[in-house]
Amino acid sequence: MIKMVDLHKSYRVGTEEVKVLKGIDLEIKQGSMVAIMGRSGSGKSTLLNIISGLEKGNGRYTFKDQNLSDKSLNELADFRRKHIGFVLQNCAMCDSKNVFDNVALPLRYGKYNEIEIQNRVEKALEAMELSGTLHKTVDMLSGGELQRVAIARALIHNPEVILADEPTGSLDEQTEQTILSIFKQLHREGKTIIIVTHDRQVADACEETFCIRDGKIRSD
Ligand SMILES: Nc1ncnc2c1ncn2[C@@H]1O[C@H](COP(=O)(O)OP(=O)(O)OP(=O)(O)O)[C@@H](O)[C@H]1O
Repeated sequence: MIKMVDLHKSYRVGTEEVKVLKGIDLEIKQGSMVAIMGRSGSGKSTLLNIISGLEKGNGRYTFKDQNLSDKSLNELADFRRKHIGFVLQNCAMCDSKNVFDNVALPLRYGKYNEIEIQNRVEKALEAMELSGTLHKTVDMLSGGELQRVAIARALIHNPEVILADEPTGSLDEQTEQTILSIFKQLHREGKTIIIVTHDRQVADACEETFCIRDGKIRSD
């Protein structure tokens, strides 16, 4: 489903070019659940951003035989809205808005009417056992609740692929297990799940682990 061949990514910092990804070869099958590991600064988030189309790399990137390498960032934004759900490290929630509005956000960029939005958001929150939080502002939620809101929001437009950047990073053991079991359930339902993690237990719950070392993928 996702295939990268000899993918490179550099950043310019002042006059210096910093090479982060130095020839990534990666294949992720549809419906699989995989982990991406690597030391801090090794390029995990960068890789996730390229998979989602938030950033562009140099090299070949295909998604279901669609060549994304030549697409503009605008075209990649369309691709992302259609196919990708992103669960971000810091949840990227708007603190002053309530749970409903945060989860509804991706739908407000689409062609959904208010009734459709309401139905979808209520269903998504119910699936995450969050119906009681609908009108709470997100700054009132626990870490685990917040992460489930982030997952509900990532799922709201029914994407095929879920990308999660350190989804259990700041959670206690029991909450981590709850979040992991949600990802496993989504995987059983056929979603492709890609999780960036430092946590061996999270990686062990996945079918395959890819490690980034020296800018390349090493299968674990
Ligand atoms: N927009 C940018 N401009 C310049 N350098 C960047 C940019 N984004 C990332 N980098 C650099 O690229 C390298 C890889 O960053 P990235 O966030 O992908 O690492 P990571 O493996 O996800 O790290 P962590 O585990 O600490 O989150 C780092 O050295 C970072 O400073």
